[in-house]
Amino acid sequence: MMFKINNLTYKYEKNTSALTNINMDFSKGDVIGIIGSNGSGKSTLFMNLMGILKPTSGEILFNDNKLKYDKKSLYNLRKDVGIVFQDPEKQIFYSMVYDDIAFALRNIGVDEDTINRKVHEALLAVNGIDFIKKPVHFLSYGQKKRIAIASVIAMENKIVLLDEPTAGLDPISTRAIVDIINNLKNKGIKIVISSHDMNLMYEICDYIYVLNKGKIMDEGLTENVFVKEENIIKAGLELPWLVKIHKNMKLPLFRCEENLYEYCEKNVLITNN
Ligand SMILES: Nc1ncnc2c1ncn2[C@@H]1O[C@H](COP(=O)(O)OP(=O)(O)OP(=O)(O)O)[C@@H](O)[C@H]1O
Repeated sequence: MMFKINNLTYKYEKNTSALTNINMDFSKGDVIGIIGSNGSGKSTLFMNLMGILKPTSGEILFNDNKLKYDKKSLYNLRKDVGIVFQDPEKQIFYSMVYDDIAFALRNIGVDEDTINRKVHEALLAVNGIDFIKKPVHFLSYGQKKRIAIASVIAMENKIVLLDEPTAGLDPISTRAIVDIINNLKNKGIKIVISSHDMNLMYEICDYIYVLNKGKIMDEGLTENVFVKEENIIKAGLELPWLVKIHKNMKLPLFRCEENLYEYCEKNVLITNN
């Protein structure tokens, strides 16, 4: 189950490209990160992958087949590929939380008992079981976002695209999203994620594409991409704090907070008082 993008260019208007000559291969990692400043083309890329937008030129291959845009092909694509849009309002169609999550499952003919179980499981996973009987418009932005993520979890897609999944979420909900992403990854689900939170991206992604004004400015394994400070700054982004510590304090490069503490304890940089 894989996307490959060859020379994708997308133009909303005649003379300006939102994406220019993009080449990507999502077999390069389990959790693929797309980073770039506002307007760099991340959402446009996701909409091309979902078949919502059609490339102006170039091609998108899914399982070695060129994406097709008739109803049946898109229906099949969306059984395998789920998306959580940046704006949860774009994603929520039904007035009741339960029906909203159940909708896509009903659409593919899942029986009501199974739907009931999946809706419960998905809401538990996003820490939102209390919302199950609520009308969607009673919920806050962050709560709606969690419902949108629950819908994708319930669908058990093979690839999940997450466009800014933690924007507007409080720290507890953000941690919950990290756990969800790790759970999906452990189930063998491929994640493609965009976020402005470089600490989050550094923690969860294993392969990164850097977008700048619609072009790929750099790509590579997460730790290799994030140590190139000049590139990251040029792309309008900032270094993750663990990379800053590595650069400014001449400490080794740690991939997670715990490793830093272990190192400090071993090297008696932390005293027990
Ligand atoms: N509907 C549209 N019509 C015309 N231009 C658009 C449209 N949507 C986006 N663009 C332009 O395409 C470019 C890429 O936008 P896109 O939304 O993909 O960026 P992004 O990286 O997702 O940004 P953000 O971080 O702000 O979400 C921008 O220059 C934007 O102005």
